[in-house]
Amino acid sequence: MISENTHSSEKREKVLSVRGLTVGFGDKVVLDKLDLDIYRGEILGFVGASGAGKSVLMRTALRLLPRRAGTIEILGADYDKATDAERVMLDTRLGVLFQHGALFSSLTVKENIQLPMREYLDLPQWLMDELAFMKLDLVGLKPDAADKYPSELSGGMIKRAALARALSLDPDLVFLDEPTSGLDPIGAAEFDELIAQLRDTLGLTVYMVTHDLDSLFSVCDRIAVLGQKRVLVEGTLEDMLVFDDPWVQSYFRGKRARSIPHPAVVGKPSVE
Ligand SMILES: Nc1ncnc2c1ncn2[C@@H]1O[C@H](COP(=O)(O)OP(=O)(O)OP(=O)(O)O)[C@@H](O)[C@H]1O
Repeated sequence: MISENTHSSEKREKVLSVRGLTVGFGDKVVLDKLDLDIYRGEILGFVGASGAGKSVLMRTALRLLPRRAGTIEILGADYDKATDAERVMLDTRLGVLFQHGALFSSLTVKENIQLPMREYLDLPQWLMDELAFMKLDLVGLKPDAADKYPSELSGGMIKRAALARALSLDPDLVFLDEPTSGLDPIGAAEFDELIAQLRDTLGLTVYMVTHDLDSLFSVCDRIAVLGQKRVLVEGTLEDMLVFDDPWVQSYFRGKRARSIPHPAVVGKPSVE
């Protein structure tokens, strides 16, 4: 649901703030002086044409890709000015669910969830076990999933296990890269519901790259569109519907969008 307080976002705490971000590979510039803010407790849906650079932005924010210019602030702290110890702390504030789950196939679900704990914390095994079971419960998996290997899980269970791993260190912000891709419509709707529940109960902030209009319409508080190497437009679904750009218009007012009974879209003239 588009939240009512979206327009008062200026007063809210920025969990992630990106300014003037430029990223490229060889001669190709993928992102050019991009600005983006994500506010505490919101679910931001990030869309854009295939190859526009949505994953590149996510990976750069996670420091998995180098940038040519620009600043990235996590919880008000600039990565470039942080000490090594502060950077480690900032890294623990971010969780990520990669597109296909990216669980380690040779590790059980429990071991996958405990990986970040082993890397960043110094906890006894019994406590890591308790925490892993708590995370499983949080994402709606039964305790018996703990000792299963990824190959023994359904697609929906893999997404949930990967989400449990993303939540391993109780992050402030989770990046979800196309979390509902490959799920059937019921599984996708249940996953969306889970994300909204986690936002409500944990106060989680979510950056969700998605092509799934159902997700955008049902759980995202705000939408940002990546185009022309920057954030072309951001705001509510209503803002998207009136934004004068052919890609944005055909995406949000095309046939597929109109098949979803959202009050903002129903009754709008088609662009086709
Ligand atoms: N490591 C890399 N080396 C070279 N080029 C890359 C690298 N990663 C991404 N690119 C290029 O950057 C561009 C943006 O890719 P990205 O994966 O971010 O697109 P996307 O918007 O996430 O697309 P999709 O919706 O299809 O997943 C593409 O042209 C891609 O080929």
